[in-house]
Amino acid sequence: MRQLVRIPDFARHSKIQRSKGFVVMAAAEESTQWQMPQITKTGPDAELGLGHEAASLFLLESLKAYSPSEISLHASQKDCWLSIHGKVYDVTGFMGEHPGGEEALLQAAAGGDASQAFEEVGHSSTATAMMKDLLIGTVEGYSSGPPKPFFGTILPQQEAKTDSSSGVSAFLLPLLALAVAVAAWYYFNFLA
Ligand code: HEM
Repeated sequence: MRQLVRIPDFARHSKIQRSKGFVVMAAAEESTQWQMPQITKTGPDAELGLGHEAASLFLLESLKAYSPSEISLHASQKDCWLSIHGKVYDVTGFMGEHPGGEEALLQAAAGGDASQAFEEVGHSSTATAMMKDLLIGTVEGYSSGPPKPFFGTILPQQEAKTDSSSGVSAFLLPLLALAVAVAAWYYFNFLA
């Protein structure tokens, strides 16, 4: 069974270095049974054993976060960055090798977020695998998934709850009024 590594523990037991824009991970000699992922290879394509998910999360967190405006400054042939699904890729050295040509990458860089352009081409798993070597950072403030509901929004479950509780009060109120009427009638007829 796979076990997750607690990130702070992993941080304490490992050494992270930056080299040529890549994050190089070096495993410490010290290792406890479940806390330490087995890193069989260092470098951007490090092979991780136990705790793979947490370790790669840590790897991602250790990458620098760039603001979209900072990323947009790197959109030339000599210095080209792409932001795809919240990650930043330095494709400068890859432009000459890109099967889709330099121009496609330059245009994508100039257009801001290149996620849609990248997906529309229908890149293969080979292309996705190549991206790991080009990864240099994350996009600041990027959030995937559906937008969170803002304060005050009534969720469908809450709406349903409100409806059913108002149904109960609609039944109880006349009953209460009837009880008060009976009590008043009894008081005036027998006690007053
Ligand atoms: C880091 C980012 C990227 C990598 C590593 C990459 C890699 C590749 C690779 C390996 C191929 C060959 C086909 C395949 O294996 O899918 C390819 C084709 C192509 N790519 Fe990219 N690509 C990247 C980003 C982009 C972006 C942002 C665009 C923008 C439109 C783009 C446009 C194309 C086009 C037009 C082709 C040719 C498709 C064809 O002729 O069938 N690529 N890319």
